Amino acid sequence: MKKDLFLHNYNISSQDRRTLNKHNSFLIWFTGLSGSGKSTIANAVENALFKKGVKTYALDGDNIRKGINNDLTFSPEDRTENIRRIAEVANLMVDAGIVVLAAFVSPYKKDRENIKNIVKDINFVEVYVNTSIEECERRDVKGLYKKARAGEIKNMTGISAPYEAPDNPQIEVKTETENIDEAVAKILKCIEPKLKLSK
Ligand SMILES: Nc1ncnc2c1ncn2[C@@H]1O[C@H](COP(=O)(O)OS(=O)(=O)O)[C@@H](OP(=O)(O)O)[C@H]1O
Ligand SMILES: Nc1ncnc2c1ncn2[C@@H]1O[C@H](COP(=O)(O)OP(=O)(O)O)[C@@H](O)[C@H]1O
Repeated sequence: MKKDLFLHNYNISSQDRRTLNKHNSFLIWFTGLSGSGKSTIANAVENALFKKGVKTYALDGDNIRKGINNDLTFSPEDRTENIRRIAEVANLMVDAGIVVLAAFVSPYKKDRENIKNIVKDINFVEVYVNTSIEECERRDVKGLYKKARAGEIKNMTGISAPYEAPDNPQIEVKTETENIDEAVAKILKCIEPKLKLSK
């Protein structure tokens, strides 16, 4: 559909806001099964960045689905729309000069590819939180796997809906062999150079 849209040019650029904040802005995207450790690790990374004076914001599955995306289910189509909207929101925040941490199951490769189109490759860091379905089910933080096994939840990722693991993530964390501190250190090491403003 053709729309009559006219973008107004504002004087303050994304680069101006980054300069004011004294750091670059980008999106750190955590993908993995429910219970894999996305929120725990994103939270710990945000704490570490906040202590360094970095302006951050965390977007998380349950919060977003209670608000802006409360009309969406877990069907494949709705998951695609969920990720698209989150990527658009994250893109605005990156433009605002913020380091955004997003923790979503995001099980489809094509949807994660689309995030890169929205925020641009250079602003996107993919973190694969790799935890086996057996371990996630053992943790069962929210009791969802038990419900899925009992047939009370449909389309449960890893049980009755697919999870397509990334082929080439910038960062992979294996939570069954790496503890939270090790995961945070690995992520910080990768993103620290990205925080520096380009001259
Ligand atoms: N069917 C099904 N499959 C997966 N997850 C489910 C499901 N039903 C509810 N939940 C809860 O919703 C959280 C995942 O939401 P997301 O927005 O991250 O999902 S997705 O990216 O659109 O696939 C997920 O949060 P996390 O456990 O933090 O991953 C669950 O708490
Ligand atoms: N190395 C680890 N990294 C992250 N979480 C871990 C690790 N080891 C155990 N856990 C536990 O696994 C659970 C992960 O839950 P959560 O962060 O909510 O996952 P998700 O956001 O992917 O659904 C937490 O209870 C956390 O304490």
